[in-house]
Amino acid sequence: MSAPAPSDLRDRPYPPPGATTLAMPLIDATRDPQTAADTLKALRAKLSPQGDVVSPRGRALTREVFGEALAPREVVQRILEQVRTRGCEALLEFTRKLDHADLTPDTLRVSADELAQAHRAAAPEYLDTIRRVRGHLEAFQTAILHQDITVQRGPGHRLTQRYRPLKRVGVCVPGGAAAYPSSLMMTVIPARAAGVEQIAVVVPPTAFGGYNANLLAACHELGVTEIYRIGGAQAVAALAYGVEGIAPVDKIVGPGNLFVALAKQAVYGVVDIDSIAGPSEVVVLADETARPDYLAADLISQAEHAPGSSLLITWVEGLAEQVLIHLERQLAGLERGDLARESLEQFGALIRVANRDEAIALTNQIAPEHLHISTNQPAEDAERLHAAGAIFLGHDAPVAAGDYAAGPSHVLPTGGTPRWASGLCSNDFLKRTSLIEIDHDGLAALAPDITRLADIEGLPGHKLSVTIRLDSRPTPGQPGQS
Ligand SMILES: NC(=O)c1ccc[n+]([C@@H]2O[C@H](COP(=O)([O-])OP(=O)(O)OC[C@H]3O[C@@H](n4cnc5c(N)ncnc54)[C@H](O)[C@@H]3O)[C@@H](O)[C@H]2O)c1
Ligand SMILES: N[C@H](CO)Cc1c[nH]c[nH+]1
Ligand SMILES: [Zn+2]
Repeated sequence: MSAPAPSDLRDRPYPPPGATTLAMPLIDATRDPQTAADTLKALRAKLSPQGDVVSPRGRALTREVFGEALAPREVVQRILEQVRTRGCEALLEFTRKLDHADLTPDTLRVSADELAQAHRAAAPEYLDTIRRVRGHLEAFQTAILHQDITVQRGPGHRLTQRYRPLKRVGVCVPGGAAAYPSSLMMTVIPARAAGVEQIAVVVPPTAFGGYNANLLAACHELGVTEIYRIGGAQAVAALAYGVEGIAPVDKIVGPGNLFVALAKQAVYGVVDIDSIAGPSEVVVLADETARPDYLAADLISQAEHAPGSSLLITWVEGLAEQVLIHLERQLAGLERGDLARESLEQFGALIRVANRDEAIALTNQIAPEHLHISTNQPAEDAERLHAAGAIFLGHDAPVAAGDYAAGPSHVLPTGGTPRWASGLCSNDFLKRTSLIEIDHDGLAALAPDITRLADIEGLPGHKLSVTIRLDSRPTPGQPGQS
C-alpha cells in the first residue's frame, strides 16, 4: 500500500494552535500513558449506556413527559413497563409525547402504497446505488455464512452442528438526528442472507425517519414490507413484547441512541439482541506517513453523527496540532459542522503518546467501534490490535467506506464492548442446534463413561436410560457382555 506524500502539506506554515477556536482536548501522554487511558475512558464513558449522559434538551423532554427529572434507565423502565402492560395505547401515547407524531393503530404501519410511491419517486441513481451496495453486502454476508458440520466420532456415533435461520427479527433503524437508509441495508441484507423470512422494521416518525421517502424507497427495493413509524424504547418494547398489530420478534438488532441501547439491554432474555450499537466512535492511529487533512476528515466523519466520539492517537510530534488546524478549516465549510464541532469538543481528543507500542496498547484498552490504521504498516499493526469492531487498513480506507458500501455490516459494538462483542453479520441470524446420532454400537462404546459420570453425580435415572438398552440387547464384544 503506497503512502501519499504528505511532506508538501507538512511544510505549509500552520498558524499556532492558539489560533483555532475548536476546543478539542490536545493530550500529551508521552510521559504518562496511564493518565491518557483514564482520560479517554472518562470521555468515552459519557457516551456509553453506563454513562447515562443526556443532553439538556433530552432532560427537558423527560421532565415534560414524566413530570419529573428521571435518569435514562428509569425512563426506559417506565416506557417498557407501560407498553408491556397497556400495549398499543401506550405505544401511541409515547410516540405522541416523545416524537410528536399523532398516529393511530391504522397509521402505525407504513402502507404498501406509500412504499411503492416512494420507490417510484426515488432518483434512479439512488436506486442503482442501493442495488450495487446490496451486491457487495450480499456477496460478503453469504460467503461468511456458517455451514452445517458433521463429525463422525466412531461407528454409530455421528454429530452434526446444524444452523437454521431465526423466523422473525426486528430491525431498529435510527432516525432521531439523521436518516439512515444505510443502516437498513446493513441489517436487512445480512438477515436475508441467513434466510430470515419475517423482518419488522421500526424507524422514528420524524421527517428524517419513517416519513423519509428515501428510506421507504430503500425498503421497497429490498422487499421489506413491514415497517412501523415508531422509535426509541417504545419501539423496542413493541417488538419484544408484541402489541396489537405488531407480533413479537425473536431478536432485535440495529443501532440507536442511549434510550434504544438501554431498552435493548433490558429486553434481552425476552428476545435476543445483537449488541450495544450506540453512538459512533473512531480511533485513528497515525504515523508520519498520514496526511493531516485526511485525518481531520476521518475524525469529522464520525463526529458528525452527533453524538459521536473521535480520537486521534499518534506518536508523531506536531501531527495533532496540524490535524487541529485542518479540523477547523473543514468544519467551517461543512453543513453539519456545528454538530460535529460539538461532538469533537465534548467527546473527542487528539493524543500524542511516546511511540507505536504505546499507541497500540492504548487503542487496545479503548476498544473502539472503528479503528482506522493510517500508518505505513497497517497490516502489521492490525495483527497487534485485537479489540475493535472493525479495522480499516491504510490511508485510503476511510471508515465511510465501511459505513456505506464495503460489505461487512456497519452495525458494530460501541462503548468499549468490542473488547468482547463483535459486529452484526449474517451468522447472528442463525440458531445452531446439535444433532446427536447414536446407534446401539455407539451407545455401547460410550456406556462406561456415561455410567461412571452418572454414578459420580448421583443420578441413577441417567445411568438406567443407558443400561436398560444395553442389557436388553447386549452388544457382542463389549466388556461384560457375552
Ligand atoms: N453503532 C452503529 O452501528 C450506528 C449506526 C448508525 C447510527 N448510530 C448511532 O445511532 C444514534 C442514533 O440516534 P438518534 O437519536 O438519531 O436516533 P434513534 O432512532 O436511535 O433515537 C430516536 C428516539 O429516541 C427517543 N428519545 C429521544 N429523546 C428521548 C428522551 N428524552 N426520553 C425518551 N426517549 C427519547 C425518541 O423516542 C426517538 O424516537 C447516533 O448516536 C448514531 O451515532 C450507530
Ligand atoms: N458510522 C455509523 C456506525 O457507527 C454508520 C453510519 C451510517 N451512516 C453513516 N454512517
Ligand atoms: Zn458513519
